[in-house]
Amino acid sequence: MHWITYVAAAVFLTGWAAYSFYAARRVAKDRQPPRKYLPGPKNYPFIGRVHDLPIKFMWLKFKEWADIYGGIYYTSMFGSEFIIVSDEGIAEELLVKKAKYNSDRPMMRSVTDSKSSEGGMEYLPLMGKNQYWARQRRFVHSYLMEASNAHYRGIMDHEVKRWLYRLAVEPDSFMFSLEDMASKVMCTLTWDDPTVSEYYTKSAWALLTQMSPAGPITNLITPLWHLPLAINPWKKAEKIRHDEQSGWWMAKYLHTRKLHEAGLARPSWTRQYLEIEKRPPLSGDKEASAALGMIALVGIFTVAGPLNYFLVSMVHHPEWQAKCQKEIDEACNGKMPTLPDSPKLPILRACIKETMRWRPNVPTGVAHETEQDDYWRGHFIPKGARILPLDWAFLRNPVKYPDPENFRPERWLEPGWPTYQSPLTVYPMVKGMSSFGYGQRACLGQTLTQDELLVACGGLMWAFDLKKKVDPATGREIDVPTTASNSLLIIKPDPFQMAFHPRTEARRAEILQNWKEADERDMLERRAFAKAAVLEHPSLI
Ligand code: HEM
Repeated sequence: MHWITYVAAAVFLTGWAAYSFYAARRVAKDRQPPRKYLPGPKNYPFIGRVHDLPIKFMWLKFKEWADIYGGIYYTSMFGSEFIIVSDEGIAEELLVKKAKYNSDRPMMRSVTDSKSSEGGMEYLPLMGKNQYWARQRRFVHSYLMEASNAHYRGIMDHEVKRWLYRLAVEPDSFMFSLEDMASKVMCTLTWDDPTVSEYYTKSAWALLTQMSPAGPITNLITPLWHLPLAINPWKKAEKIRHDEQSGWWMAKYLHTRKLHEAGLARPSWTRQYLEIEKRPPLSGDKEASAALGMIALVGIFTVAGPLNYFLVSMVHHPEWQAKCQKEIDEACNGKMPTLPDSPKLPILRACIKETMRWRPNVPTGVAHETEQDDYWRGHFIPKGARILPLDWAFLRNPVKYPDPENFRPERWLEPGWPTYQSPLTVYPMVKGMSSFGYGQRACLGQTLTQDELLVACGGLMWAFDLKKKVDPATGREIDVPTTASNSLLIIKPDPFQMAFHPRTEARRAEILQNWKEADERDMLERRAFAKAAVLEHPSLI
């Protein structure tokens, strides 16, 4: 046969195969029932529901719609599609059972390479479901577990003692010292350097603001992000923020390496990493400095949220304060509680957990992005949609949490409440709460949060009676608001005033003495370590 005949036959067969495939698909499509869509408020072309979705307290509007449209509904904003889930069972179905393709993250437009799709490798919680996320998640998980097994080397006890001392001597700056305590814990664990806590807290808030819908306008009106740099204030500001933060991470990392090489680095996560640098689980210095910096960063504003709200709930509920204090005094023989006391402190644990239920600090939940088209009970869920597990609504489900608007720690302590679990030596525990998210993206800091809250809130109850402050001019108590907060992704109460009365004069003396001893011991330990290093390496002198 002539070669032209072969070519003609091949063209004919390919065309015929393509036509048959197309025709078969059309027939299959025609036979499909029409798509069922999720309920939801009417969405207008392009803008969706931007006009009536407030930036402030967005979770309240989402909950309002949930009460109308049910446990799962659809809405959109400027082309971004949202599936709002307010039923915990549905969240489990979509984010745990279907985690395989519902565990990506949406792009945070105003954060530089938030998903690490361009190889940034910087923000684990924001990363897309890529190779960097997989290895950094394993890395962070193992470091947090080891630190917990080692009881965080006493760092939490040490920093809580410092905090109680600061509350006793300068009570009015309690919101600063509270956050600074959480920051010092993380900076010590990461670099053995509590002195950088204040700077780092600011850096942490800058990132949180940058990634929140209530942050730069470019998070909502995303096309603005693409304006040329010369006339784009948002991009310029983000470049400064990003470069400063990643430069600082690298500087801390390299400084610790220098100390380590000189034998002068005490234990920290960074030293732990440097010890295995020759067979690293990460790709090198850049990734390591960012992954370590990120663990430290996340642990600041997250833990500070429930701590702030614990103050609010206790000021409003002196009866529960008294119960916590009695429990601690009896179980700890008058000493400040530490982690091993936890099984003996169910009332304290119930008050902490109820605080997190009553005033969740990630009320909208953190979005997962879908990686393929899917159906939920016949309703279409498009690829690229953001599934929002609405924690505010989960924790206000009146069937699981009767009397949801009120602070009722007894729901965790008394049989008969739907959430009661025994034994009380173990339950209630905050680990596993819906607030920590779902499936493959579930929070890695649950144990650290639980432990730090126990030591910090236990210390507070041991040390102080928490009260409303009295206005000296009017003699009236100053109100402590229960709902005023910012509207970032992770929230905290707006600044408020309150009073910290040491429970007795003797307790005040003990608070001061505890810190004096801890501070001296810490200085001695640091000096002894440096001395031993010099003896081992005389060249250091
Ligand atoms: C009250 C305290 C905290 C709350 C409420 C909280 C909540 C959350 C939530 C909702 C997520 C997203 C889960 C999801 O997408 O389904 C998350 C992720 C994460 N959290 Fe936490 N968190 C807290 C404390 C911490 C702490 C103390 C650390 C570490 C020191 C931490 C580290 C992380 C990390 C690394 C991720 C990212 C996981 C991933 O994307 O794979 N968290 N957290």
